[in-house]
Amino acid sequence: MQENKIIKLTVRDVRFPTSLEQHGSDAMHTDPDYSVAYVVLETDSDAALKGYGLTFTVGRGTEIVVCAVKALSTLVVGKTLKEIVSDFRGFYRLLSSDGQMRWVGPEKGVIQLATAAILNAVWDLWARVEGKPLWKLLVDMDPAKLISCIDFRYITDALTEQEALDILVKAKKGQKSREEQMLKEGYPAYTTSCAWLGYTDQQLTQLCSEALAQGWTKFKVKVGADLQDDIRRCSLIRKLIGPNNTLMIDANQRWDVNEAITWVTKLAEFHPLWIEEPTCPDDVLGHASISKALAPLGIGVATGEQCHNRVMFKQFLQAAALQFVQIDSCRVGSVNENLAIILMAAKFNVPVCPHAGGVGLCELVQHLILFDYISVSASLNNRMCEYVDHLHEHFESPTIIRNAHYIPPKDPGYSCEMLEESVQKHQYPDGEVWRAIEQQGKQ
Ligand SMILES: C[C@H](O)[C@@H](O)[C@@H](O)[C@H](O)C(=O)O
Ligand SMILES: [Mg+2]
Repeated sequence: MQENKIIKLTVRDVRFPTSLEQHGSDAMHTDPDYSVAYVVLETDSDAALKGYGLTFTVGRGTEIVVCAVKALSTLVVGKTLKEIVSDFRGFYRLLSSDGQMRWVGPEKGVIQLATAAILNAVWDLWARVEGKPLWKLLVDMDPAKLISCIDFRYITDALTEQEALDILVKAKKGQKSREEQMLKEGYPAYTTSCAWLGYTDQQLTQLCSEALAQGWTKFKVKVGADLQDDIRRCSLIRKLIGPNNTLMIDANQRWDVNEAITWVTKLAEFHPLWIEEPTCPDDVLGHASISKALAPLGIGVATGEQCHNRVMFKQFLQAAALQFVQIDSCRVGSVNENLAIILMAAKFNVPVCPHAGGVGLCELVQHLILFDYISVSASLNNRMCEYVDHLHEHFESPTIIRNAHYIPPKDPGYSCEMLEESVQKHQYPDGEVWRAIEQQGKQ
């Protein structure tokens, strides 16, 4: 491998005014403007190779993530890709455990989002150098090498390196045929695009009917602000999709623990498969109580989009506090930490159903769930990946959905390179889209 020295890191604040039409709205995030801190790593390679990475935010505050990326950039610029990937665990630690910067974390909040953006760009660069889409780089990688990318600190009481290795080695059986199956059929997806909280019943009906016609069979509805509204909306969507299609509900952390149990019990007649983020994302024992109370109703608990590191996931799994693990490609420490979470989920036999949507999350996480199926879980039982139909047109290699399945990406990299024109137009606050919005506000 060429050395590929990283000689420059740039990071930009890119925002899309999705709140104008209530796309992405939920019981806690009523006006999200889907945004990213967008990182580009430049190298000294002959081919002028670059690595692209991002982390997702919902508008205000993205400038803080940009600042954190700049603070971490000193740890990356000057390193070669070769030295990073020859000791990826060490590099992960360098970033996540810097003796001074860890004080503003550790491994949580803004600094963790910034870590994700940078490491996503490093993984993108690595996959490009190897000429493979990221999922294929992972699937083809020797299990021992994969394990060497993971920081096992704080999780060995739940999963040892040896156990992780055993899981990967065992799943080698049948890998080839699962890869072929994915290339042919794709990975099953569900849609959240029909029922954002701010959408009217009329919009919900129209979007849901269109989705059914396109072959979607699994639907997620936002709940949690008003019980009567939730009953009306869930009843409407259940009627539209019929008894055999799958319904999930998502409260985005709106309730206290007992309130969650009472509220969801009142929605049980609509047979949701799961309630997502019923309460505070840090409340492991609260989620365990909710899981226990709802189990007799056949409703599981799903969480993860704001679960900030592997240690949180470890506790959720140990406490049987979740029945669906929602990994997120931009919340935790990139592929390195998601590998740890995927392997812990396999050990505890809990299905991984990734969180996606936003801007870029579908593009990224599809790689991880393909790896999970082909190289770890070997199962599609109770598993599906979220899909949201917004903003894909801003990417060089947008997701491909066929018959409600993610079709494996073929382009080398991690699919997060954005169109330069889109980045420039949406850069905050100076891009033309934001200047026009500011002008309208002044009129
Ligand atoms: C603010 C965002 O759109 C969230 O509502 C979204 O990530 C959501 O929780 C989801 O599960 O897709
Ligand atoms: Mg959610």
